[in-house]
Amino acid sequence: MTTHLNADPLELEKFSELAHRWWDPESEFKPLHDINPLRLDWIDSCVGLAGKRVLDVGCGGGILAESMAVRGASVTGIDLGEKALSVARLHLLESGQKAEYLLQSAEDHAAARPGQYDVVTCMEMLEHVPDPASIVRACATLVRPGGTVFFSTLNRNPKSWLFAVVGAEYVLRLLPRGTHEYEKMIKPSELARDARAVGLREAELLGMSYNPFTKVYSLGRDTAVNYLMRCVRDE
Ligand SMILES: C[S@@+](CC[C@H](N)C(=O)[O-])C[C@H]1O[C@@H](n2cnc3c(N)ncnc32)[C@H](O)[C@@H]1O
Repeated sequence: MTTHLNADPLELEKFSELAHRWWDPESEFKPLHDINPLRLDWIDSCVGLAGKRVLDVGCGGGILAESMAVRGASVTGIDLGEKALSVARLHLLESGQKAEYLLQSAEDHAAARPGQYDVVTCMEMLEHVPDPASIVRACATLVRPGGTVFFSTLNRNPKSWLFAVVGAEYVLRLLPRGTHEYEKMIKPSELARDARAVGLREAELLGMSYNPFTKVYSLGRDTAVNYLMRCVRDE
């Protein structure tokens, strides 16, 4: 067990309070529902999910985890939010899908199951933890040599603050106020550096943009606000 838990209780509380609405596509989790098909198709096209052992770190209510199970992956999801995990487990009853959901930190899971996954996903989570580099290290430990780790998070610059905080939380009200804090946002160069330090090579960097007029998300080259990074673990 880790002696010092790499988690911010206030961050966990934010998601816990809303957990019962996790699967409501019109709730505070609408952005996660809207982006899920995009990230799922991208991940699937990169690794071919069917038959893969996949870990979703910070899985919350299981939107991505369950969708990867639908694609034929054998999925484990971990999170430190008990309520979100209960919601994720309940949703399996409704959908008839199979996934394993555990209340465990990434660091403890890495000690328990090193190298046991073909694919690790860690989406929209690093910007909510005190020590993201420690999560990146745990992901590197959990994936097998040659396996793939996917991260997504929020860039840190004036544009991302304007779009992700002012725009999304105050103007468009896509997210509750206080969802994101500027200091916790992570530049792609910082994530790539943390990844390299633990044997993960950056293989692809993609941007994700939201068009407020069409209300449509798309993947592309603009990494200024939201971005996704694919990393491959050294053999
Ligand atoms: C924005 S949600 C993203 C959920 C999911 N990854 C997705 O993209 O659909 C952030 C999640 O990170 C979890 N989280 C925050 N801090 C964490 C920590 N230190 N360890 C594990 N999970 C954490 C929260 O409980 C919440 O479920």
